[in-house]
Amino acid sequence: MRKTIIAGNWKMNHTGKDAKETITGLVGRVVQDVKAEVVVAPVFPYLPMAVELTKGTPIHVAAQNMHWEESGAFTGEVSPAMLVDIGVTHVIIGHSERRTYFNETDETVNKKTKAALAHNLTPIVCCGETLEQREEGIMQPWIEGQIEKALEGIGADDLAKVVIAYEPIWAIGTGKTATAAQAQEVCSIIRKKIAALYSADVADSVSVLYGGSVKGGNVAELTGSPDIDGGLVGGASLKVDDFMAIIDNAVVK
Ligand SMILES: O=C(CO)COP(=O)(O)O
Repeated sequence: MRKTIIAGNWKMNHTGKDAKETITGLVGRVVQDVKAEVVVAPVFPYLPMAVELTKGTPIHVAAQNMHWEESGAFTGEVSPAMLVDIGVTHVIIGHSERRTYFNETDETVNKKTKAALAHNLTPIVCCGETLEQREEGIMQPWIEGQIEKALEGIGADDLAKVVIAYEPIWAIGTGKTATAAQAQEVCSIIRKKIAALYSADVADSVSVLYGGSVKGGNVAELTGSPDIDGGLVGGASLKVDDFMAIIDNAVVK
């Protein structure tokens, strides 16, 4: 059965003191038998601290990005082995902000997803359409194309370890949440695409998250939808109370 996952993407927020306070606050409040898998993704410099503070707790630590190569002349980059070495277990790949501001492409997303799997890191692979694409009526082929290209060459056994996050670009940081019906529609499109590429069983084992203005007040309706298995949370993951409200109200199916 697939997992429900609540992952907090801090983006480029929180310096050391705030990062420490936030993680310590979560550690004090996320109960040992929490039903959802809880993940936090601070910026690179605080990953070791996050790993240290969450040891022995149910909270997992994710990086927000990585390179696909093992090592070498790639100034400013971090490799999968380095993340594993410090105890990171998850990695966000292909967030729309990375695609928009840092020229990530479906091809690099595919390389990073394969590299994450090769290192036993759980890749949280992001996809999503712009408002223009939605209004033009090309949302479905766009999403299906992103999924197909992200997963190209990845075997069925590995796919069960992949997490997909649907984040409509128009709902990120805008306060505009996709309605549960809109989010469910696209998460179902994603699952059907995976079923077509692999099998219904494989598709059923993949967690598909929704991201875009997720809050304590809307997470129950979103995660209550049949194909939405959790949330990738930006702004509301920065404050302990807000993130806890999401963890506590998420529906674990
Ligand atoms: O981009 C997001 C998470 O990766 C969503 O951000 P917000 O929750 O701030 O809309």
